[in-house]
Amino acid sequence: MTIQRDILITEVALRDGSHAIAHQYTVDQVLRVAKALGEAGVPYIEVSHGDGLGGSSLQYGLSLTDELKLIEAAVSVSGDSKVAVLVLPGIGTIEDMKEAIKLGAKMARIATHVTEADVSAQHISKAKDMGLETVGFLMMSHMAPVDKLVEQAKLMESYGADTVYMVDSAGALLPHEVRERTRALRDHLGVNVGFHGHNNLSLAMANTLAAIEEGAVRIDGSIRCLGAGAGNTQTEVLVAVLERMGIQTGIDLYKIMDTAEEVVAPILQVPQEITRDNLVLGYAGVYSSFMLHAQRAAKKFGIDSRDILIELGKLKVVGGQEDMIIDVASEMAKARN
Ligand SMILES: C[C@H](O)CC(=O)C(=O)O
Ligand SMILES: [Mn+2]
Repeated sequence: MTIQRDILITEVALRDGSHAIAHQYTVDQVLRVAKALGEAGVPYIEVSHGDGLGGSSLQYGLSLTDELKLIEAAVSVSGDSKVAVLVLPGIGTIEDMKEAIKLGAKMARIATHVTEADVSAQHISKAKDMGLETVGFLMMSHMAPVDKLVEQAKLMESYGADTVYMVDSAGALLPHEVRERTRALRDHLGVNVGFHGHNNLSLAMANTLAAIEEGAVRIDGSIRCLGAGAGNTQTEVLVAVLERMGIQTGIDLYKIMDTAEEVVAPILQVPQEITRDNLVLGYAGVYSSFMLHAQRAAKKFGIDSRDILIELGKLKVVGGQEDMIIDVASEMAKARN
């Protein structure tokens, strides 16, 4: 029987959620989550270090478990769901993708800063050549005007991406901005448009619905909001909302709710809420995965983590510049003394 899916959801808790738990996933946790997501009928499950393949490092945070073991575990239990991996050129290599393919990964999402799509050319075309479904993932999309976003998305399309995502990494976009951007992408691209939000300003659901209304057909969610910062659009809530709207995701509502409550909630180190730090991420337009780094720096230098985040926002620091967080905190501490 073919399952009707008007919107294809990619569940990102086993990748984006890695940021929220300091990359401490165990094989056992991944087995339980991926099995339950597969049984609920989630079409795509992303598994990698939070910063994508090869991300485990002092700079980005060391993983407790080798991500290849996590990918293998997820593939072994996820049934008809496809396992996806995230790859940031410069961190994840073509060799890393080959290893993931050997283990059964079926989709690669190639992520760059919103103005740097050109660095994704090789990864996107190789991923396609190797038979992967391929997504271009334009991070920190709030930092580029609409025409720049479209230009960069078209580059990813020209390299062979099947879908291009607008990624609101900071959870900073407002619904009318998501609407305008999605419409422009829809008007100028021949491939699918996707949206990945973060809930730092409590707008992930509103933004997701705006994106869908303007034609996005690929949406990311994190179950129980297990993603960086305040998490992403909450998958089980999204399934319920879309069902109310008559939009089919092919995901079983009761099963996804049970997975959230019984399998994912026990993994959370702290509740995934809009804390004051998460709120500041969205307000200042800072990469959500900087949260734990900023909190550690705040503790080390005895300053308010919000001040560090606001300064990072002013400096327009982007993914890959995690070492700047310590520099900023240390400069602030010096200036104070
Ligand atoms: C590497 C980032 O965590 C990717 C992502 O999920 C985002 O930019 O948001
Ligand atoms: Mn994210």
